Amino acid sequence: MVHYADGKPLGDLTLRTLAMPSDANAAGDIFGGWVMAQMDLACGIRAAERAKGRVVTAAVKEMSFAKPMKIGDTLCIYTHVERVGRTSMTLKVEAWAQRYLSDLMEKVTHADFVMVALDGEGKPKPVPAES
Ligand SMILES: CC(=O)SCCNC(=O)CCNC(=O)[C@H](O)C(C)(C)COP(=O)(O)OP(=O)(O)OC[C@H]1O[C@@H](n2cnc3c(N)ncnc32)[C@H](O)[C@@H]1OP(=O)(O)O
Repeated sequence: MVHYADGKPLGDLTLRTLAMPSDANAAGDIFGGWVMAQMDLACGIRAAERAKGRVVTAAVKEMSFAKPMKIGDTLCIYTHVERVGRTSMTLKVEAWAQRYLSDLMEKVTHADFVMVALDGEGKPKPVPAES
């Protein structure tokens, strides 16, 4: 049973992975770019499911790094589809760290991602109605 230090995560758990030494700087802090890449992957999964097809990242907005992520922490990415436009989807994304060998979960990063549904030629296409 995990203990959430910063309220409860928003959305669904979409991706979990382990922060390894190769993802860190010399001080043992995980690179922000690595966390962003995992958030992008999670958005790709969630948005493709919603769009029932290929998607691309159009924009990343208001990303804040609140707490450091350390080697050995488990990164847990939660996504929530906040808005569906014509061809775009806006996702609220939260990155939480389950601290190394503990049940403590802390929110480390959050951002809004805009994902766009694409057709086979890479052009924006309408997001289908939710089934
Ligand atoms: C550079 C890189 O490699 S980044 C890595 C991954 N990302 C990419 O490669 C994306 C590169 N960009 C693109 O392919 C294009 O700009 C696209 C597909 C995102 C958008 O194509 P456009 O021809 O500009 O399409 P269009 O103007 O119709 O916009 C499509 C939708 O995206 C939204 N959108 C596009 N850019 C943004 C933005 N910067 N912020 C918010 N929404 C945006 C539009 O509002 C529109 O939404 P809607 O249909 O729900 O109203």
